[in-house]
Amino acid sequence: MKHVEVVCAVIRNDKNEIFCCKRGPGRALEGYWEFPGGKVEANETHEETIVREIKEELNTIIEPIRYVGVSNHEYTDLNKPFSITMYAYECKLIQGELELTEHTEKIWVKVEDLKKIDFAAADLPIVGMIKKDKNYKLCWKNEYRELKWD
Ligand SMILES: Nc1nc2c([nH]c(=O)n2[C@H]2C[C@H](O)[C@@H](COP(=O)(O)OP(=O)(O)OP(=O)(O)O)O2)c(=O)[nH]1
Repeated sequence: MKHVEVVCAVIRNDKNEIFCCKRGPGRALEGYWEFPGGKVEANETHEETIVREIKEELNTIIEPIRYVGVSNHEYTDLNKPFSITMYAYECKLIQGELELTEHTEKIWVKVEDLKKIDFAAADLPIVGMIKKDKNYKLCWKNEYRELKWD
């Protein structure tokens, strides 16, 4: 089964709401909600991946500030099954308005309401970690690489 390594951004506003967006047509898991992000490319650090993906997808500059956790999932019931390892980092907005260029919808969701959203299955453990605020580890700049394989 094909395996992908993905990094996603947990972006929080000052009302303790989390930014979520809906996957667009023609893509894997079309119509499901997700945390923005994408696949790690060769020789890229997680920090580089998340900064690049958020610039590409949302025309916005972010800075990863802490590691949230990792989720492993096998999408066995899709047309093209695959397995995923997805690392989530909480990120701070630096510049930009989170403009959609690939997704069809965006929404800010209160942490306590995240469970009501129809997330891609791999996201559910990350939702649980955000809700419990557990598994968070301080991850300032030079600690990223050491935490990469947690
Ligand atoms: N970005 C993101 N992808 C997720 C999440 N949950 C989840 O299962 N995925 C899956 C969907 C995709 O199969 C894969 C991410 O690939 P992608 O299509 O968003 O990333 P990409 O831009 O690097 O890919 P590509 O289409 O350019 O090849 O991970 C999530 O919360 N965020």
